Amino acid sequence: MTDGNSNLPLVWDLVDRKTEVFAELANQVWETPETCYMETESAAAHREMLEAQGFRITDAVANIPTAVMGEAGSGGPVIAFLGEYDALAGLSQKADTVEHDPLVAGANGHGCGHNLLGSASLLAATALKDWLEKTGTPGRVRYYGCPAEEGGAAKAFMVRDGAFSDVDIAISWHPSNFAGVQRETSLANCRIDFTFTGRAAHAAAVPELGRSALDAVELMSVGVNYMREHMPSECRIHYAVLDTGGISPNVVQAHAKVRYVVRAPDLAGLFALIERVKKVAEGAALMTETKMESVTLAGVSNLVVNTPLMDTMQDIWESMGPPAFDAADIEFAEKIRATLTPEDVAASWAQERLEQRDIPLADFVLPPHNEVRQMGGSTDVGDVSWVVPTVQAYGATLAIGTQLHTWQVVAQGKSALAHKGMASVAKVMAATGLAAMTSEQLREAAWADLKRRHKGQDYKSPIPAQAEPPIAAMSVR
Ligand SMILES: Nc1ccc(C(=O)N[C@@H](CCC(=O)O)C(=O)O)cc1
Repeated sequence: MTDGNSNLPLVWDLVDRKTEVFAELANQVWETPETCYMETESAAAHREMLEAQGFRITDAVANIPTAVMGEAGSGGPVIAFLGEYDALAGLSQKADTVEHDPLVAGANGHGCGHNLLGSASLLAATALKDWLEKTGTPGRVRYYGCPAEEGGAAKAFMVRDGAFSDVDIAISWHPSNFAGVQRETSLANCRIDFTFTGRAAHAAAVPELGRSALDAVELMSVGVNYMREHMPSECRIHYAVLDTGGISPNVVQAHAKVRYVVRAPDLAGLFALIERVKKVAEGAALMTETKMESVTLAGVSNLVVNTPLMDTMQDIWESMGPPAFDAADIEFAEKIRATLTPEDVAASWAQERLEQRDIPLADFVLPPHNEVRQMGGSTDVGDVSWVVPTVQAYGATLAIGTQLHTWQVVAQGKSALAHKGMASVAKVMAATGLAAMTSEQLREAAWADLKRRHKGQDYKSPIPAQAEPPIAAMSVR
């Protein structure tokens, strides 16, 4: 299956040679945590690295200022590595610490490990590029620096713009507790802003003249919360109030805005659920005599997994083994584990249907399984996976039990254990890319698998045709 087998030590050595510089890149991005479409410095750091490594640059992919693409090589198949570098709001935390201690109170932090994600993908792309050059093999390697994975759906906009239209195979990964192949599908979702407009009035003198937009937001969430009982259990709905209408209780709130994320296992289920949420919003407007406007900002599709690519990546992981953590890594991971609850730790093992063991760091590669499981989250890699056969690894960069979007992820983001996990997953991705580059049979099998999983359905973007990347909307604080 892995035709490039004899080449594996060579491409792994090419990763080893550059691991240090890419660990520095990951640290640099950790130090400038930027959220959704605001990743100016992080994208610039990736662009600089692409240039330094000799890639040809395309700036502002799909007209997104913080999306950057680098290509190297000529002719042959196109193998794409997908990277991310966006952070999360409110998760600032000092590095290598074992208690909650923000670096800057209230500031952003890399709570999903995307500082490592982008860097390892770019390292894998660089190693495969170096291998092409060394061996004089025709083929093109691309690195897509993709912003705004956390809710901005940048890859869905990039897909809509045709950025992946000539790609043969796409490869990515995500930081995790374990080392292995991602075999789960993810939830499709849409982000929708509901704006209510009422009428201001003196809340004591003439309350009967006021119509409260804030009431509408509250009634909408009451309605949605009742609806939860009557929706498929895999679906998710959550919301954040962006505008409460002001700080004066004695002024009837004339404007209010709430952002909803609606999720479902597939697009058909998603759109059906969205219609119901919109009816609840209309009902809230009717009850409060306010006006309601809804705008869909972004959306992502469910992931389509790919059996031939997952099998290839599994073989590579098994021939390589888990990252070689040392005593110091284990000691730090033990201290992180002491900050977690027993439920945190149990959840990580249960997610992988594994019997819990008393180890702080993964010392094995996740075994393969054939059922398609549902993961709780979403990712815009989903949209790429509908149009290009896509495979993703899990890299062991976190103490077992660490849950994403927590300070513990940020605390481990610059650690030696994270850098070891990142280097090992870069090797797996580079080797998977090499296998795809050198085996037409694998590429054909991967495309056949994608067509089979489509079941005759063509890809339909979850983003409304007229929507632009929600750069301004996402900078709302
Ligand atoms: N392998 C993973 C990929 C994505 C995520 C994740 O947390 N994604 C965000 C993305 C949100 C979005 O795409 O709208 C989420 O689900 O809230 C978690 C693990």
